Amino acid sequence: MDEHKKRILLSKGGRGGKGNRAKPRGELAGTADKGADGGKLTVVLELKSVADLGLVGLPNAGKSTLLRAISDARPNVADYAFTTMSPQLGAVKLDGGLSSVTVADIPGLIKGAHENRGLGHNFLRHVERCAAFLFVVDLSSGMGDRPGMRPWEALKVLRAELDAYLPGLSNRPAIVVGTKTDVARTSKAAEALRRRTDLPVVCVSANASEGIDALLSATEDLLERAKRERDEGEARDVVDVEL
Ligand SMILES: Nc1nc2c(ncn2[C@@H]2O[C@H](COP(=O)(O)OP(=O)(O)OP(=O)(O)O)[C@@H](O)[C@H]2O)c(=O)[nH]1
Ligand SMILES: [Mg+2]
Repeated sequence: MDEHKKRILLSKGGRGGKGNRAKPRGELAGTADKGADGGKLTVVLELKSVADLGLVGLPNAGKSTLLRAISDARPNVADYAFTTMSPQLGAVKLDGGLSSVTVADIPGLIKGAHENRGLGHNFLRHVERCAAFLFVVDLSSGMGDRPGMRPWEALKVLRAELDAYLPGLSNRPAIVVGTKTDVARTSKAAEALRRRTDLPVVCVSANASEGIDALLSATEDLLERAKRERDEGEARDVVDVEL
């Protein structure tokens, strides 16, 4: 069900019975035919949020803080993994306020999420519905003697998990957002990250409000690219059908 007010028949009712009025004259009243039983079915409906953009990152990468900085949404932020337990949606204004897109803050993913580790499938099924991604990586993680995975290693894990869940999923239009540029020595990490990926990289500090405008403008380009790719895909489908 992907449209408002869409109706789908899941189980058919049984053939209707015949009442007195359908009986030939002379037959006794009260001998109505019973109808047939209707179909029986147990259905589990699962809601997948639909967003233009998904924030995909390891726990603690700064996704919720970023969503707070770019939208009116107020997801919780805390210094521990899995603060966000269910997807949060925010409306982000683009084009100087002329258009608005929906961004989903998705629970942090860890290695093995496709096998349902961490919050696993719980979050991956929401990712599936996003037209484009912001891969959110913590620039302060794993650098020098800091604990955690380095940003480009995190990016690799994120992409691998998406593809293990649904092959090709990580090839959707995306940009990488390096977070926490206010932390000391993150510019080195940003440089190294840029060298190690072909995706566009934008570095921000949600806390210090740095790089947010550049991120919004890169996001506009990203969504345009996603739309173009989708239109081209649809045009290709039509050609395939005509052939
Ligand atoms: N210094 C600094 N810290 C930040 C920044 N953005 C986020 N943080 C901190 O990083 C921690 C995690 O932030 P969250 O926004 O909750 O991270 P998340 O990716 O949503 O985490 P999960 O919901 O657990 O997946 C919090 O302690 C934030 O205050 C930033 O720009 N600069
Ligand atoms: Mg969060």
